[in-house]
Amino acid sequence: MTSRWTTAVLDTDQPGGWAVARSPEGFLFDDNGALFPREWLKRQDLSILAEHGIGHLDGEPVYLLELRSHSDVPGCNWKGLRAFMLEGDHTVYKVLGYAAQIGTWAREHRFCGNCGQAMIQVPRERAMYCEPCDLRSYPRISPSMIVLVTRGDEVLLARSPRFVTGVYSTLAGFAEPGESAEDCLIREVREEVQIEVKNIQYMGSQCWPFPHSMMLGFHAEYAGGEIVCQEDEIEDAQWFNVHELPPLPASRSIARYLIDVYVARRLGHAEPVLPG
Ligand SMILES: NC(=O)C1=CN([C@@H]2O[C@H](COP(=O)(O)OP(=O)(O)OC[C@H]3O[C@@H](n4cnc5c(N)ncnc54)[C@H](O)[C@@H]3O)[C@@H](O)[C@H]2O)C=CC1
Ligand SMILES: [Mg+2]
Ligand SMILES: [Zn+2]
Repeated sequence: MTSRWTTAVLDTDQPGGWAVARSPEGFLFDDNGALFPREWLKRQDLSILAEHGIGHLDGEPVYLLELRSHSDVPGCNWKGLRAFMLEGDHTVYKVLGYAAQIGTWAREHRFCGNCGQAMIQVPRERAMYCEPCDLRSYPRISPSMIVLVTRGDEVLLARSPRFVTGVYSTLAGFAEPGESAEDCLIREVREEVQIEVKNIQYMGSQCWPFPHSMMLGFHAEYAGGEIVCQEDEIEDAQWFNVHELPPLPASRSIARYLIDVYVARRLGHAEPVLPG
């Protein structure tokens, strides 16, 4: 099956195509969704910071208008990326997730981190460039480990104070310089719940554009310790039986996938597929 959406670096001097508009309030949308005819969108009263050609959707070029601030466009509203993930068409969410990462990165790399001068967008390459330093900055991706710790029919799930009331999820955390994926996973589980793990098994990965994580998902077995929650980060953590699970994270997240796969295996059900 060919993908409906492919990323590309497009020349912004070419006319036509679709465009999405992103402001600090989220993406612009109307009854037809978040993709607008580009020429129409550029005629609206928008405060454009930068334009990026980001790829092809069903063969049509797609551009991002990154805005300084939101403005009123008749018949339209603004909505955050998370809402598109939860409600929208998965392909459109992927377009917007990519647009958000490119917009954030380009906005935060307008000046050289080495000499402080203005950087320029490199034609035909996804990079910002400082000529005096001959320095290129590429989009940033932050590797994060996410793990379901298991003990037979039980799984270890935790709550962060930021979660929706009642929801429990898998443990996660960012890799630090010097760490392997496994080192990071072991450290994060120790820091967050003081549990030791063994038999770490890689399960799959997911781009998580909030704002630029690359989630690497694992299962790991309990090897020892009693749950002690990390102050401020973990509000509660418990062993839950696969027959009595609490409210879980959104179905498109890799957190949910890691839980659903394990439960399916224990119960002998068909395994779910990780959304791309
Ligand atoms: N797709 C999914 O199913 C899930 C994704 N996640 C994501 O995993 C990531 C890590 O999860 P949490 O530990 O809960 O996140 P977090 O936001 O609580 O991060 C913990 C701490 O790490 C530090 N930090 C923030 N950004 C960093 C970076 N780029 N590199 C290194 N350190 C950084 C900060 O001190 C922050 O307080 C987050 O992006 C979160 O959104 C978390 C759970 C489920
Ligand atoms: Mg964490
Ligand atoms: Zn420089």
